[in-house]
Amino acid sequence: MLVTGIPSYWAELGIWWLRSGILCALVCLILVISFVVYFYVPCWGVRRIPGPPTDLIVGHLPMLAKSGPDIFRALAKEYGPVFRFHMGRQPLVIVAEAELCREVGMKKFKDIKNRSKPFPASGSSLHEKGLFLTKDLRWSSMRNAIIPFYQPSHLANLIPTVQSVIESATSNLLVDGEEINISHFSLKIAIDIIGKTAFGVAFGLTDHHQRSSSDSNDDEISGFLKQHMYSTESLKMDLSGSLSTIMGLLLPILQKPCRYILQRIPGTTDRKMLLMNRILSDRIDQIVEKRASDMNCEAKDFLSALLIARNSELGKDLFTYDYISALAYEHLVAGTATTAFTVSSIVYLLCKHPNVERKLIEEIDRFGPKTHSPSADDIHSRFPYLDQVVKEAMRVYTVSPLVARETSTQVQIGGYSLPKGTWVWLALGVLAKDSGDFPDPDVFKPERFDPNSVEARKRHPYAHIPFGLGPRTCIGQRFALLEIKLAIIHLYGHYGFRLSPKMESPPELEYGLVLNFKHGIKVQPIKRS
Ligand code: HEM
Repeated sequence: MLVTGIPSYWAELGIWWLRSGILCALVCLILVISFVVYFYVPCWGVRRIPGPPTDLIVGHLPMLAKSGPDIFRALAKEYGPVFRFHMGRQPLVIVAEAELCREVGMKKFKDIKNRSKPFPASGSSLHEKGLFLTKDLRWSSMRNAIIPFYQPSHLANLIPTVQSVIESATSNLLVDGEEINISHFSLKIAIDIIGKTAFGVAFGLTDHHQRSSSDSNDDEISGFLKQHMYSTESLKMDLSGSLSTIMGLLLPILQKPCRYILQRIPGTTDRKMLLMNRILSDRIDQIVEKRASDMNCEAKDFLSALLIARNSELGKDLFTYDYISALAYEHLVAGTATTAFTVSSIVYLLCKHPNVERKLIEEIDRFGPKTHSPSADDIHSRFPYLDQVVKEAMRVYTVSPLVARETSTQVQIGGYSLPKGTWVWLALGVLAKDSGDFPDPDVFKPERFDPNSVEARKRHPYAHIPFGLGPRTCIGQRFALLEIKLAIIHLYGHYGFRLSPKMESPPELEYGLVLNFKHGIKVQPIKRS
């Protein structure tokens, strides 16, 4: 028995090993197949669209991290006006031609009216309940209700407020010959303008006297703004954000649990973001509550307009306090870094092109004495060259190089059938550098926007769309242009600017929610006599 028992023991052990091995191999196979299916399912519907070879898991993110948004220009050249780009696991269909952008943004708007949610913003109510990310009926009802606030008649009333912030910043923060980072300077102006026009609050960043009076309000405000800056800067699009954001790009299924765990671990970026967002939300809620309790119907700021709209039958359901807070906060996110970047890019380009600066200053001087502030009509009719300079600067440095949209049903674009839920992103930055519409696209030449020039007349009407297009276009466009033009008129009425020797050339760019100069633009203001 003993003699025959040994081989049967080994045989049984062998069978057990074999079975376990097969089971392990099967589990591994299932895991590998699920993994591959999980990664390839989103790509399946758009597999026919051309694009560069994709790295598993990270997709094309390393390209974006290395080259910034310029990579889309190179890819459009290689793969054509509709191509695939993988943000980690998520494929984007990039549309990089004016006529096709018109198709997405206007002709087929009803099928592509929502935005895909960028991973960094997901999970934050403050970011999700603004106009930018709300969807369908809620979006259109909110947009219709607040659009009157951005009409020319209302904006004209805001000019004195905007002008006073710009004047205060120029007289308090600029010193003849003393180097200044104009990016920080214009961000302070933009934040103070939004403070007054959106919240009815004086942040006081451009007002020396108020800041040196060191009342407790001062610390409150700077704390609030620090949190705002932190919250915005943490929203990175490449691989440099928080761990849960990176997870959202690579393995979205694990983003929520990963964020839940990381938010409980001291020292992690996710925890810091959670705490900052919580404090920020509380502060904004306090501002909203305070304004609601001492409502002044005469006030012209955006927050008052929302609180008044809340009194209507429709407004009660639409503008609950969480949405009001998000909409007001959205102004700080959407309306500060964008305008500040544009003002500093204009100053930079004028430093590089003294002949353009001279021509612009001549136009400003022709308007009248420095103390004479332009009205909305003056800005429209008396500064045609300024208009060209602003447009050209926004073309050279497109602050939002990509605009996010998402299909809500199957739709045909550029000969490709895109299934429901496809992320379609418009590459405004690529359009702006198309040599067909803008010959010598890398040259700064404001005259190309002279409406009588051959170049302007030949151009596609949607080639230059830095504010997007169609019913979902930037709601703050008129306000932004008003602010940028008033700032440039006032600055160049009083100063000329020279680049600091410390300024790198070309300026380094970074890409967060919008484009930014990594180290800012350092200049010396020279007082004009
Ligand atoms: C230079 C300044 C600015 C630029 C270049 C800019 C650019 C843009 C772009 C490209 C979009 C997406 C449009 C689309 O999908 O077609 C957008 C949307 C938006 N912008 Fe601006 N923006 C600027 C300033 C502002 C300001 C000052 C505000 C607010 C006061 C603002 C508020 C918004 C909002 C709320 C949206 C979302 C609109 C919606 O989804 O209905 N922006 N902006």
